[in-house]
Amino acid sequence: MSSIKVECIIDENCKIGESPVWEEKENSLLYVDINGKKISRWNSITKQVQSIAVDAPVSSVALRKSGNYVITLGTRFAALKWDDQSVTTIVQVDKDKPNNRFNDGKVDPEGRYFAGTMAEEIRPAVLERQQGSFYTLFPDHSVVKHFDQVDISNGLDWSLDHKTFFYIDSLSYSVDAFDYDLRTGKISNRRSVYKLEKEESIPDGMCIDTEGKLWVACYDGGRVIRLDPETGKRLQTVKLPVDKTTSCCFGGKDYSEMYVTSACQGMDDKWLSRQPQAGGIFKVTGLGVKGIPPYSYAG
Ligand SMILES: O=C(O)[C@H](O)[C@@H](O)[C@H](O)[C@H](O)CO
Ligand SMILES: [Zn+2]
Repeated sequence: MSSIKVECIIDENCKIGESPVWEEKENSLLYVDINGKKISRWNSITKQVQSIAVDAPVSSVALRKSGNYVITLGTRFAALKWDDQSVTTIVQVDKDKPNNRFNDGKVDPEGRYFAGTMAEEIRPAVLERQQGSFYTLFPDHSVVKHFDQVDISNGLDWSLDHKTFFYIDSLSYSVDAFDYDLRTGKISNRRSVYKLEKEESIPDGMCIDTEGKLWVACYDGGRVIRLDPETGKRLQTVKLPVDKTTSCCFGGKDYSEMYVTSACQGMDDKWLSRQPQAGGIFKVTGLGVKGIPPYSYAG
């Protein structure tokens, strides 16, 4: 039996830490603070964090094949150059919905950037319902809308054979699966593979491991859970010392470590004094399972 260790590696109070992504070439973890409006990069060797401030909520970051990064910023897909901190809009969505912003996003195995939108929250999980949509940015910079009526577009990933796409709309309290056509990027045949239990609270970010099992961060649940999407069973629960766990990814040597982001927005002083690491970034080791490298945007 491996012994699981959880440590806070970046002791900062992100308002909403999100979108952890391992960048092997830099030995670094990328992440965003959505309402803190910044993208950060933690170097695992020097332990230094570099951050870039932006002018709108930034909800996800992804690698780009040509180097540098792509981000979802407000309702825009944008390109980010680290060295000169320049941000260039690629395309805007939801132009008729000024109160919307993007939320979680990730790149598929063919280099397409998937991300969904939501209405701005009044407070955590309180917002105008069904305002969001789910989109793909293709490498040629065209955008396709897959569906609308989304409450809080959130975690996403693809099965190891690339035939299934997993997706979370947080307020459905469900982890869903779609058939995935890798050739076209189309999704179809939506169904639920896991319904969260009450104490697991709200499903947020998600990633897959090399055994094809899903890891889901539970917002207000203070945990990540490991699910078998074939059987619909929960296999494991890993608790963290903060309630607002938002997302997870694998990284580090051979992708054997898990990185978990968290939030502190919406916590009062009493709650914060009990959980001073709220908003920090955590590393989980000893899980005995590995992840897969992130894909890079091909455009
Ligand atoms: O982390 C995210 O994905 C959202 O941007 C957050 O706002 C939470 O998911 C939400 O508050 C949970 O309900
Ligand atoms: Zn999220």
